[in-house]
Amino acid sequence: MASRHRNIHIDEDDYDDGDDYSSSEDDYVAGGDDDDDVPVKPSRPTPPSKPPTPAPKAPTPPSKASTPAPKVPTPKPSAAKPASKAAQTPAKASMAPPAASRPPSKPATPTPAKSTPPPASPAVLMPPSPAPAPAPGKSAGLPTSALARCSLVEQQQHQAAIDAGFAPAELGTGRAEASPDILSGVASSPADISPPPPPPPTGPLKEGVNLVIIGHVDAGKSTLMGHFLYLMGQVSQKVMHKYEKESREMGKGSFAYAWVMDSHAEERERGVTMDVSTAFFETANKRVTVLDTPGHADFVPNMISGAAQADAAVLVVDAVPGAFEAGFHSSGQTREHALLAKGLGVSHLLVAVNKIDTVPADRSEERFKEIVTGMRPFLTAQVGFAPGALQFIPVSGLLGWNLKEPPPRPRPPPREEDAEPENTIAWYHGPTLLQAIDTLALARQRRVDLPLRLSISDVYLRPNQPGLVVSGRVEGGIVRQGEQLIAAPAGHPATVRAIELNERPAGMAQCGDHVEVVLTGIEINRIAAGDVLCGAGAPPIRPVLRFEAQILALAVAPPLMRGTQAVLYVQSRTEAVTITRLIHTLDKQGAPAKKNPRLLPRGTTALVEITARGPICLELAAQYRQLGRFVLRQGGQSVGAGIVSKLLA
Ligand SMILES: Nc1nc2c(ncn2[C@@H]2O[C@H](COP(=O)(O)OP(=O)(O)OP(=O)(O)O)[C@@H](O)[C@H]2O)c(=O)[nH]1
Repeated sequence: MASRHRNIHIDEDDYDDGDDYSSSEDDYVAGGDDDDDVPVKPSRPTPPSKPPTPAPKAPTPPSKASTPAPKVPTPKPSAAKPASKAAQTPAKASMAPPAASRPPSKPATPTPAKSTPPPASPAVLMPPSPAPAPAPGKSAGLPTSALARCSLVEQQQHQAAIDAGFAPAELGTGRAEASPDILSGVASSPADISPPPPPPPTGPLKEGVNLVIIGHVDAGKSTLMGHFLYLMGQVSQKVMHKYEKESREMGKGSFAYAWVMDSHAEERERGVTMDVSTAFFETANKRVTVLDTPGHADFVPNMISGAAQADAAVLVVDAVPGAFEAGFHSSGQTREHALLAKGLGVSHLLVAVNKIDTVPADRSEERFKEIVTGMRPFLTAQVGFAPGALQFIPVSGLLGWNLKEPPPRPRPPPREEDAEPENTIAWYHGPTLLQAIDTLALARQRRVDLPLRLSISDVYLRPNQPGLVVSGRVEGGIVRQGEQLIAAPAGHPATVRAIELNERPAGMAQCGDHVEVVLTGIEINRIAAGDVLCGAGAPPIRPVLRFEAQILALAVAPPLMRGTQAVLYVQSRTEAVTITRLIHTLDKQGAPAKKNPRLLPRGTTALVEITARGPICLELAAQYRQLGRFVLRQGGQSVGAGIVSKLLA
């Protein structure tokens, strides 16, 4: 099933509507033990890419109660064929199921119970608690302190930031975690190199889309995507039955589809997504990498890392009366996720109006329209999505309505026990989610002309395979098999042994692709999530300490001002920063307005100078779109989102 990457989590707070500051931009094997007939990605015995996660600070999200659920039909075999690699191979190693197949980069680190208040001490510096025993085929995770594997400079920066009052949870080292075993020599060396994998298949590649699933807690994101993957043949019937049985035994029967995405034991027990999981499917015209993100406010940083890699988003909202309103309230994550996604470069939004099965047939159209009418002005005028880049679809993730196909037309049931849940959306004749994804007109510029930049979201080893694997996104240029690379900012060299594009070997990958690259000649402790790979022969990225950026102020109180300290999130990297100059505000047209303002009230757009505590790999947003987009957070709140306009020093 879905694989994982980093996991960080801190508190969140609310803020209100933003401004159109960016509208110019157009562990194991999660499937469980039985996933032998699931398309499974090679399992990653590797460490989380982030340090142990401290407890969230916010009051805990309660374990979820199920939404009033109608009778859930027993999963039927999908009309679609099982995914190519799915039901065919008993070996996990070459498969790629959604949630189940790879160890999350962090899953083995037991995430503190959401109800537990955070430790006052810098939890990130403490050794993680003992990892739970891994299920067969799952990674046991890492017993080693994250900081122990950081460079001295990183440790100093980290400590300095903590001394300066930053929550440790917000200060990711970006350093991939590695177990002592891994560090003691399993990492790649030229001598380990076995014959390279078979050549990539020929034929034109479909357009790649990185699709992030976002929305308020409990809106049904994981259920929707898990069911979608099942219907797309990416999860076998056998595995689905297993999840149904096990989730029922745990008293969480309504979460069976969510288990496809939520692979970590704690997520399943609590019914709460904590980490980002990735999965893959193909439509007629697209290769889609899905990034399912957590909805709870404590885990917004994880959502940011998923959204930072995405081109398009599915924003899931809950149609249940009262639930939509709670998510769309100023303190809900519906608004915040939409703002952050747009700020991080997501250009297209599909709003899935979920749980529509719970609204009676005679009120469902009215409810759907009410939600569309409530959200559209916010998403266009305030967040900045182009009207043509926005679609609303009524769905039921639980029942599968309008995911791959519309719900069955109403018909009299032959027997009470065979009755299908009533189709309450017979009035809807628009596209299904699948059709909407397949026809996304991203109109992206693939900047293959630029020097290579591949931002790394995860680093891990595969058992019995030479080299280490980095996953991430090509932000610009092209990466080719056999190429010599440099991992910035440290500058360690590496060689591309193999490239995998949506689980298939590929000779190259280009700007916009979400890839897995097998590297040799570099040890795992030399490279980390948040690093950027550049071509050895081309101009490398220049880590900077100071830069100018156009930011949208989101802070409620106190407002942003000179001297405001925050944590900057760019791709999978975090760094402590200070706003060192407020140069001028910008008007609605983006022209300079007030010079040297003293404060930036919420909703203000301004040009500012930012100084980082440590060197950070950034690029101009105009060139490398997502390497120049960032979010600023402070004390668990998103206080700003911005785009880099000038690199200074
Ligand atoms: N009736 C009904 N219930 C649903 C539907 N989709 C999800 N649910 C239920 O809503 C609850 C939460 O679902 P999840 O998929 O875990 O929600 P989520 O948005 O992924 O949660 P987080 O990632 O933790 O924010 C579960 O009990 C689901 O069964 C739906 O379409 N109809």
